Amino acid sequence: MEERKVREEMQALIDRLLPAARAYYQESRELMSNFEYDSAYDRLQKLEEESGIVLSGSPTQRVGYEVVSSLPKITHEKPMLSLDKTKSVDELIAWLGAEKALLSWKMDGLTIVLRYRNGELYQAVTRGNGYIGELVTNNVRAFRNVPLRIPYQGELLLRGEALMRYSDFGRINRELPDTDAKYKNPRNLCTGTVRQLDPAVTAARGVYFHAFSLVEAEGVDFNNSRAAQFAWLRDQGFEVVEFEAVTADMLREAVARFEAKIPENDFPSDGLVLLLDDIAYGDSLGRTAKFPRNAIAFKWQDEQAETVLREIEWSPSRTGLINPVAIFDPVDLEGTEVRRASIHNVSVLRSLKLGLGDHILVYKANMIIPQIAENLTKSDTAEPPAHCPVCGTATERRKENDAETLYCVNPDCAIKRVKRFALMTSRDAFHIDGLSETTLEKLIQEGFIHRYADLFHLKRAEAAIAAMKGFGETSAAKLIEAAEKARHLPLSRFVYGLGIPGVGVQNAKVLSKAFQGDIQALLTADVETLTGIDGIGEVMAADIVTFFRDPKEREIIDELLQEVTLEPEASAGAEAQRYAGQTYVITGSLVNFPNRTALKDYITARGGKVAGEVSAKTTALINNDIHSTSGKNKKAHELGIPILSEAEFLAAES
Ligand SMILES: NC(=O)c1ccc[n+]([C@@H]2O[C@H](COP(=O)([O-])OP(=O)(O)OC[C@H]3O[C@@H](n4cnc5c(N)ncnc54)[C@H](O)[C@@H]3O)[C@@H](O)[C@H]2O)c1
Ligand SMILES: [Zn+2]
Repeated sequence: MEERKVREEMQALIDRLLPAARAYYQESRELMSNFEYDSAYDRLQKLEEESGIVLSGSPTQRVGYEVVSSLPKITHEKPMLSLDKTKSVDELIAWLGAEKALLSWKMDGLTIVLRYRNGELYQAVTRGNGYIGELVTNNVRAFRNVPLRIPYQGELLLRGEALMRYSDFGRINRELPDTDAKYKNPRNLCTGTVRQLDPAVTAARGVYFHAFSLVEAEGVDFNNSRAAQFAWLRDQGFEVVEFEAVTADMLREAVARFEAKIPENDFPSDGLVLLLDDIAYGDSLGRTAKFPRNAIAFKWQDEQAETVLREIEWSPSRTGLINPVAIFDPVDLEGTEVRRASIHNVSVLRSLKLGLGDHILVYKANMIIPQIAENLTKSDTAEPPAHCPVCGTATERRKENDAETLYCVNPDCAIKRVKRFALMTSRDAFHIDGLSETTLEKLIQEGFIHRYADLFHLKRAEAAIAAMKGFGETSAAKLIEAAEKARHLPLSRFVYGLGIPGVGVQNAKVLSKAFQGDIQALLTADVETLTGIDGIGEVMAADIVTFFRDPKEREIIDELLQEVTLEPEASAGAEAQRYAGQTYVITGSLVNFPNRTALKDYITARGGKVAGEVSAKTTALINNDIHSTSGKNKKAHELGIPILSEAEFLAAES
């Protein structure tokens, strides 16, 4: 190629890579997929090698990006470099030669360096641009597994990856529904969590630290072995990245063993790292501008498959954001059948020039998340829908962080009312077990539920529900049976389920009693009548009247009354005191209650208490994941406190 052409192509690649790198490192956002980024990067590197020219500002010459947060900046004593990488096991074997090495997960979070002094955690700094990082000591103190005190009293410097687990990521995304536009993956959420200013938020979300490199520990003899360093770090109380000692002859099998574990891993990784065990020899190799020479990263050769794009599904989420998902002819990738991949947003749809019938190449990023690598036929005919697929309102295009996105702006769109649906189906209201917020969201997205009364028309969605993740024919049938049962309920539960501002379980009971179960009398009551009831103040009375006079609410109520029969209130008594004198702790995600607050209300409404931490006074810990290694589970085991799944907890009733 002619030199001018080469320069032009290199400049074009740099112009694409730089904004993406800045967004990725400074703001933890992705403007393009890692696949796209890495392909462009590799192309640039190849052109640089062939031509001997490196243009100023080339991303191949820098590590990360300067940080722009309000956190204090710290200069690293030793630069924190990136890693050279390969996708070929043969290259890995050749690189290792006759040396011994440690093969470990390349963890996909946020790299942090920790300094201990006098046996105490003294300072924690992010990698930043490799030379200057951000001070995050207070947040790191709130990590789940970082020792705050260690036996060793000298100066210790070590590096590791701050990580968020997939299970916690899922839980947090469920509990913070408004963040689905922000947090795309655990790495993203982890970076956001460690770089925000409130350690309480860090503590609540659950961040783990996995050590992968000991930089300095004055006066300790490690016998010139990285493995000995790792063992020593474990003795000091650190969680060290999982690793295997390897030599060239067994490397291929070791890589395969790691690979086989990926589907069960609860933490994100984006490859493996091979680190020479011989410390002195490794150090003697020195470094390039960007990489140390004593280690190399291995990235999975993502298996690709060609298929045909059949449909683009536009699924609105609770924030109103409507994201495109590609549905294609099923292909086998890494041993599983794949038929959908997120297209992320309108900009990505356009850059791929997608259209139905196009031949596309798909792969699983880091062997887990299906992605479109390339569109081979580029018909460029797909258009974002002009109307919300859930409610039919005209959609709106927005420009967010350089990407074009699509929104439903109708505040009454069913998808934005997931929480209200969940309240309505909760145990103190209509009591339809099996409808978590996630399930409701799915049913709304798939068009089975538009209006509240549709909760009683689930029969027509039975096959679809049975096919949903975590369901099956039996659970689907149970759910529909529960919905049928819910047709008979007392006025108090009906009123609570409507979600009138300020009207909780108790107030709903007060209202039902005052109006003797007569819904029509309640609907037409004025403020004066309502304030005349013991326990109903002026503000609540006004809220109730406003609610019942809203024609939209009246329509909802009328539709529901077509489906249900109001019955006399169940007598209080035993039920009201079911959990008297008992204290529960709740952790993890729930199935039968929309969220933990709802379960807490359920217990307290029946005379029990809910505490934040497990103690000797705890009756039981409620956690659906009995194998969880959370602090609460450990504590419960130590104290001999029973751990109950939601189902076991509820089974005590009926
Ligand atoms: N999508 C985008 O727009 C975009 C933009 C920029 C970068 N990227 C991605 O980022 C990658 C480059 O990022 P990078 O330079 O920050 O990191 P890297 O991929 O070069 O990884 C090297 C780092 O991994 C960490 N690490 C994790 N586990 C380790 C272990 N067990 N042992 C040793 N080190 C371990 C260390 O901090 C090390 O410095 C690219 O390959 C690309 O996929 C994507
Ligand atoms: Zn809508």
